Amino acid sequence: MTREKSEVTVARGTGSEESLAVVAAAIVQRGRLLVVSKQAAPEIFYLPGGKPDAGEEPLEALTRELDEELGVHPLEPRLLAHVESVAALEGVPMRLTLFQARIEGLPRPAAELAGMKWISGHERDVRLAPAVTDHVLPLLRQSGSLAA
Ligand SMILES: Nc1nc2c([nH]c(=O)n2[C@H]2C[C@H](O)[C@@H](COP(=O)(O)OP(=O)(O)OP(=O)(O)O)O2)c(=O)[nH]1
Repeated sequence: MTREKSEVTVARGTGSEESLAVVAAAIVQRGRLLVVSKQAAPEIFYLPGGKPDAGEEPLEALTRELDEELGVHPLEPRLLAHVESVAALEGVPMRLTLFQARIEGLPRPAAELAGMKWISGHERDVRLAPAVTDHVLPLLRQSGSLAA
């Protein structure tokens, strides 16, 4: 969404470094994880979500982003992890608040999205954000959520 840079929420990491706050949802159906790419970088796929607006709670931000990007509503969202990684687009340190959720409705990509895929994580031709490869997929595999 469009907003001034100054409104983007910046979280304090464990060190002195500031990191970009991002909230996202791991949505798994039939062993496959939903990933999207933005028009800004159509070849990089990651979880639906985004940066909270100023004063927005993580779950509030997630609900707004899922509606804006896919026209869906999260059901029974639960906090899965806080992940420290590098933001795929900005290339700066990022703190990802990761929820797992089911969704109500069929996801329909909005104009800001370039692509949407359901992946097992084994695809060789899909470029994923580092946070997804290094943290999200291992967490989901550990819990047996993804297809082998
Ligand atoms: N939503 C999301 N963003 C991620 C993930 N992994 C990852 O590196 N990022 C990065 C990509 C971007 O650098 C940043 C989030 O940007 P975004 O473009 O999704 O956020 P937004 O919808 O609020 O975008 P905007 O207002 O800046 O247009 O975090 C992920 O799994 N989900």
